[in-house]
Order: sequence, then C-alpha cells, then structure tokens
Amino acid sequence: MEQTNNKAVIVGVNLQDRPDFAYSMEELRNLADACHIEVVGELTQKAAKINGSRYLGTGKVEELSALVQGVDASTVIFNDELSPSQIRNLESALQKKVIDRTILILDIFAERARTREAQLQVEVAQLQYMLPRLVGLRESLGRQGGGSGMKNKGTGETKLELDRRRIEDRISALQNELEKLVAQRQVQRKQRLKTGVPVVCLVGYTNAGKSSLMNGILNQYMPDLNKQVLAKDMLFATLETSVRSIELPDNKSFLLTDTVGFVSQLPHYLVKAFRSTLEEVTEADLLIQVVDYSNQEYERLMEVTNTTLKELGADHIPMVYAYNKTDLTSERYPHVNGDKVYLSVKQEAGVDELIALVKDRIFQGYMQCEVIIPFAEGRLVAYFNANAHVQATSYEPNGTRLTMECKKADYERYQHLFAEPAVSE
Ligand SMILES: Nc1nc2c(ncn2[C@@H]2O[C@H](COP(=O)(O)OP(=O)(O)OP(=O)(O)O)[C@@H](O)[C@H]2O)c(=O)[nH]1
Ligand SMILES: [Mg+2]
Repeated sequence: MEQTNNKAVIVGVNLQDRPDFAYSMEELRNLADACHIEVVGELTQKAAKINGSRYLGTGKVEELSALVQGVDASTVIFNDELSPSQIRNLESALQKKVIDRTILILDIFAERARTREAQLQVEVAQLQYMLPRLVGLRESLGRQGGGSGMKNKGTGETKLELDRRRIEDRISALQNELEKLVAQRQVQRKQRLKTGVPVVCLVGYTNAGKSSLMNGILNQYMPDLNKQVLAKDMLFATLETSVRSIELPDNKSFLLTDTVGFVSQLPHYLVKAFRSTLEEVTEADLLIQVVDYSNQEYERLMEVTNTTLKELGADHIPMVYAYNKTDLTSERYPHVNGDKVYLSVKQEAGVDELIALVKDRIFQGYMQCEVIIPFAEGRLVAYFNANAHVQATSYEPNGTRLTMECKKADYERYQHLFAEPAVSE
C-alpha cells in the first residue's frame, strides 16, 4: 500500500452508542499516524447497525464524498473491518482508495517486524486477509461479464483461481517455515523452564510503557548490561518478545519478558499469527500488567488486555499491576496498594516497590536454610546449584555445607538425606 504523503479522512459508525467510540476514533487516528498517513478529516455516524453494502447510510456516503473532495484526501479509512463488497461499493461511490482498521494494523506490523518469525507471521496474516477479498474480486468480474455470470467463466476466473492457489501455496510454505522456527524457540524456552528460574511477563495495551519498564528494571538491577529494548511513543513499538535475565542483589533471579502490546479489535488473523510468540505469556509464573494510568480510558484498555489474555489461555496466571505514567496524574506515587503499584518509569519512581511485590509473589514457596549434604549424595549439590540460590558452599568432614534459599518443597523432599547438624529457619 502506498503510504507516504497520504491524506485521509477517517470514518466510523458509532454502533448503539458505544461508550469507547471517541477513543476508538482517536486510536484510528494514531494507527493512521503510525502508517505515515495524515488525517485531514473525520466523519462519524450514529447507527443501530452497520450498513451491509456500504457501511454507512446512503445520505452519509454522499456527505462523505463531498468531505473527501473538499479536503483533497486520497484515502478513506474505516474504523471497522470492511467486507470485500463494502470495499468495492465504497471505492466506486467515492472514487478513492478505501482501507480499514485491519489493513492499517497489518501494515504497521509489516513495517515493524524485525525478526524472521515476526515477518513470517505478518505475511501469513496479510495473505489470510487477502484471500476472501480475492474471491470478492472474482464475483465482481463475473458480474462485469454480464448475463448469468456463468457465461464468461473463462480467463478472468481461471487467473484468479490461479492467484488464489498461489496464495494458498505461499501460506502453507510460510507456515512450514514458521513451524520450524517456533520449534527451535520452544526448545530454547523449554531449556529456560528446566532451570526452574521463574518467568515474569510484561503484558498490557500498546503504548502503556512495557518496554520502558523493562529498561527501567534493567537500568536499576543490571546497569552494566547493555541490553535495552526499544521503547517509543508509537503504537506497536514492540512486535517480538525479548527475554532478559534479572539478577537481584540477594542472588535471586528471574526472567523478564517484554511482549507485543494488545489493541482493541486486534484482527483475529494477527491474534492467531502471534499466538506462538505469545506462548511465552501462557507459561509465565507471573504477569505484570502495565497500565497507562494517565489514559482516561485505562479501565476499558485493561478489559481489552484481560480479554486477550483469556483468548490466549493465560487468564489463570497470577498478576500484579503496574499503574504507570502516574506522573501525568494527580495520584500519589510511588505507592503500593495490594497488588497494584502506582509508579512512573519516566521519573524512575516505584520500580523498587514493584520488584518487591514481584519477589513476594514468585519466591513465595522459598525458604532460607543451611544444610550439609553427605558426599555420597553429590548429585543433590548439583541439583541445588541448578535449582536454588546457593549463597555459600563449604566442605565439612561429613559433607558439603550449602547456605541457600531453596524451594520449601525441595527442602522437604530431600530433608531425609541431609547430614546432621543442619540449622534451618
Ligand atoms: N509521562 C510518562 N511517559 C512514559 C512513562 N513510561 C513510559 N512513557 C512513555 O510512553 C511511551 C510508550 O512507551 P513504551 O515503553 O514503548 O510502551 P510499550 O507498552 O512497550 O508499547 P508497545 O511496544 O507499542 O506495546 C514512550 O514514549 C515512553 O517514553 C511514564 O512513567 N511517564
Ligand atoms: Mg514495547
């Protein structure tokens, strides 16, 4: 799609007085902006239902046509996903390029995707969006042929059938390649899981500050590590997950994952396409939902996030909340209330409080202890070195003394093997 120097009018139907309608139009403007399209006009209509053939009522299409001419726009962007026939009818009525919210999101994803896996996922989603629209195009050609629609069942259709088959072949080739990449990543993930280090995932609406928070935590706890992630004031700055190991001053560590942001009406092709990337989320020990607390609509955006998590099958995972950007509100910060931390990554205030809460949750089943492991049980020393936070090791006549923080369950399981004397808290 041509994107530069594009002027567009955005159009939305406020279906049954949607409470989040104004925000969804503002978001559409931001999506257009992220696609380098300049929005020069807006038209909305209140309606009980969307017009099946032209999205808007007839009078409104005329009004739109005049508006588009008046502001010299080349493109018209609709707030909902349009059907193939709606696109066709609107293009012929307006004589302008007609696109919808889904195309904008797909385009942004296509432009931002960096890793091979993200690129493949986006291409599959784009092709899946195109497929039914190709069929629509075939219908329109059939009609142009005139008569029964059977008469010219010739060249046009054959070509489109070919295109269709080519697209289907391409989709399955891409999916094959994707499966291989996903399998590779799963091996890496399994290895990480095997180490028993807890996994914490940052989730939330796009632009809430997830990547900024990841950087804030890295700055504070891993200042020597140059592993910052991209954080930017734009929708979908992050399209792939990145994992960083965070080591805390008391020797405990966890893995922190930054993920792609959610958005309302995220095209289902994309949810599907990104499911493999978001598998990390379903295996996390704890989720940190990052909320842009300065956004008036923050509660609705949290609902979208929660619904998406449910779709991913991650709604059973314990969650804490980082109410970010509190510097832009009148709320006091940093300040903790139950499982919520009011903070400002920008002002570097509240990260410690959040980490304390995270630690409290992920290291719940741990205990501090000192044990002596008989030399004959050497494999246990190896086990604790891999699965506990061993703070000190020394050698006694009757075995290896470990001072460590380990899982309570592990302590109980192996207690009968420890040599005396051992002190534990
Ligand atoms: N005022 C203020 N701005 C913040 C704060 N934290 C992050 N931001 C800004 O919010 C914008 C988005 O930040 P990101 O960290 O990229 O957001 P994200 O949640 O990772 O977004 P996606 O990757 O697009 O899902 C950036 O411009 C940040 O500078 C904060 O505490 N206060
Ligand atoms: Mg991000």
